[in-house]
Amino acid sequence: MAANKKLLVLAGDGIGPEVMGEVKRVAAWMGSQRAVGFDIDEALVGGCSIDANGVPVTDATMDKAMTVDAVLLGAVGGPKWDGVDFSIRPEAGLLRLRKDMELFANLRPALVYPALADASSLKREIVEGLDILIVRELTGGVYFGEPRGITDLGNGERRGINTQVYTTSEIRRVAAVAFELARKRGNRLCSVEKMNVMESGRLWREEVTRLHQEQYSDVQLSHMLADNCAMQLVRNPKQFDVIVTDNLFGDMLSDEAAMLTGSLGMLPSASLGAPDAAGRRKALYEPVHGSAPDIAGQGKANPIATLLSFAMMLRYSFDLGTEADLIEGAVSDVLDRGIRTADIAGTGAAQLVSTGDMGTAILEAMAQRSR
Ligand SMILES: NC(=O)c1ccc[n+]([C@@H]2O[C@H](COP(=O)([O-])OP(=O)(O)OC[C@H]3O[C@@H](n4cnc5c(N)ncnc54)[C@H](O)[C@@H]3O)[C@@H](O)[C@H]2O)c1
Ligand SMILES: CC(C)[C@H](C(=O)O)[C@@H](O)C(=O)O
Ligand SMILES: [Mg+2]
Repeated sequence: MAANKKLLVLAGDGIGPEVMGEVKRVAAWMGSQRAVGFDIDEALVGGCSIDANGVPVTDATMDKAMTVDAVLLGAVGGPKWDGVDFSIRPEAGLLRLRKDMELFANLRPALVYPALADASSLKREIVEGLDILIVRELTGGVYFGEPRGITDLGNGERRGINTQVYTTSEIRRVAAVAFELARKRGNRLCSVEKMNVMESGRLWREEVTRLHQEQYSDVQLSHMLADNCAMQLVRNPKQFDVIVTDNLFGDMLSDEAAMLTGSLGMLPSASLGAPDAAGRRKALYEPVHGSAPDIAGQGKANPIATLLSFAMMLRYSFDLGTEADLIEGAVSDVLDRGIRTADIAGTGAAQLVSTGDMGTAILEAMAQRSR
């Protein structure tokens, strides 16, 4: 039997521990029923780490994240920590993980499950059959650019500064990931920036175009300004296959894409680094949603985004496509039966369930499928 995979679970704040609880059940099931074993270590990130350690992620947790086979994260943040110093806010823990692990490519697939075509706030015909992938640059841009900060101008005014910065290599490495993924899907890539306003957007378009000519001319490449892309995503989202964009535009466009699928509670993500000499990538898997303070502690959270993130881990970090298919298929079965958490209740809900009951229904469907 293969050695157990080493995972670091960082459940975080708010609904993070609730949705991660369902992932732990699925991981245990995989060990007992499919001989895919996991050694799970757990640590704190975000507000809970601030409470316990005074920082949103400790050096010891960072060391663990650097050495495991994959990291799973729930969500960080919440109003309880609104008053902490900006440098140690909960979100800074997640940003440090992404930056120090060099997870530059964030894959955010938005897929409309057939049973949920009516759960979207858009019309069925607009979203039915949708299957797009947003590749978001994750370690650069305005999230990390220098200079940054708030300065006192001394005349009663203050100035807040963030800097949008991209280099050639940062653009090319994430674009290469997107081109490769497009080749495995519909072979179409749309690169999104604002080259009409920003020099960094101009460089982005030039570098993506150059890389296309050099190495990926078989892929159909198009370019779009980010504001237009936001509009096109709700006008006609099925025109897209793979979208590649920067850190901030990717953050916003992926929340928008989530609503095409019915709920933010449906969107998983994989954050990947470059492969090492042995072909292994550092990786962190997390739902696109946050800690949802408005529903935390009530058993209302949809665990599907986090379970699908676990499925992405099986596929991308461990090449366990069959096991990933099993989870994704079970999610589809459960939705077909009309089992819904409140966020995806829509019009087709036959049974409104809690976080835990959704997990149980998915586990049962996995068991049925593997019989
Ligand atoms: N990756 C992360 O850890 C992450 C991502 C986004 C936001 N955040 C943080 O989360 C906190 C809250 O942010 P927000 O309210 O803007 O965004 P959010 O994603 O937490 O919630 C937005 C809305 O979506 C709903 N929602 C989100 N996930 C859901 C789920 N699984 N099931 C059902 N409904 C769900 C919430 O109830 C809320 O109404 C902030 O501190 C923010 O920084 C963290
Ligand atoms: C919590 C926050 C730092 C994060 C981001 O902006 O990247 C979140 O919104 C996301 O989409 O993962
Ligand atoms: Mg976001």
